[in-house]
Amino acid sequence: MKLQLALDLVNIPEALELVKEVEAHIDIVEIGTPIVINEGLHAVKAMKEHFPNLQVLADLKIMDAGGYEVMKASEAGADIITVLGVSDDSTIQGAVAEAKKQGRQVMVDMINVKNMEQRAQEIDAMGVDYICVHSGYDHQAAGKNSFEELNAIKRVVKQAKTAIAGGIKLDTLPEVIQANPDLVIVGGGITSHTDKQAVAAQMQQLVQQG
Ligand SMILES: O=C(CO)[C@H](O)[C@H](O)COP(=O)(O)O
Repeated sequence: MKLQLALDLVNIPEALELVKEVEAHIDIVEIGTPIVINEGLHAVKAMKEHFPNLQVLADLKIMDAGGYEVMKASEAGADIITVLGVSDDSTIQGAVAEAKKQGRQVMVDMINVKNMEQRAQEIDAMGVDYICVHSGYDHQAAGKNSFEELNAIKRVVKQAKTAIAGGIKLDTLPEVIQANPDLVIVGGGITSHTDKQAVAAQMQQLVQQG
C-alpha cells in the first residue's frame, strides 16, 4: 500500500517547500486541480524537476480530449494523470492509449459516478492503471466519505490498482487501511498540521503495515 500527498491550496514555491518536509514519507505527490488552474502545468514541471525520485500525479480531472491532455501533462513530466470516470468511454480510452505511448499511467477518479460497481468494471476493462473513489470537498462538506465505495470497487476490479481520496485523516486512516486499497491519498490530513513531517511519518508507518 502506498501514500500520496495531495497539494491543493498552495502555489508553486509553497508546494515545493511542503514536499521538502515530507518527501521521505510519501510515494507520490499530487499537483491538485486548484494548483493546475492557478499555475498551469508549470507546477507539475517544477515538482518533477525538484523531486525526480517521487512520482508526480497531475490531477487534471480530464473530461474530454483525453489523448491530447495526457500528452500535455506527460510533456510537463507527470507520471500519472487523472481522468473522470463519468467521462465518455472514448475519452478514457484516448487517455489510456496516449499514456501507454508516453510511458505514463492513468488514474480514473470516480467522483460523482452513480453506478459504482458497473462503471468500475467497465473502466477496469479499458486498461487504466488506478481506479480511485473520491469524496470531493463539496461531498465532504455534506459529511460524505468513500469508504463504502472502496469496498464496492474492490469487489469487481480485477486489473487496476484501487485508490481512495477525500478527507482522510490520521484517525480515519485505520478504517481505510482495513479495506486494503493499493493507494491512500491524503491532502488536508497532512497539510493542515503544523508538524507535517510527524503526521506524514505516522501515516506512512500505518500504510506500510497495511
Ligand atoms: O482532489 C481533491 C479535491 O477535489 C483533493 O486533492 C482530494 O480530495 C484529497 O484532498 P483531501 O484529503 O484534503 O480531501
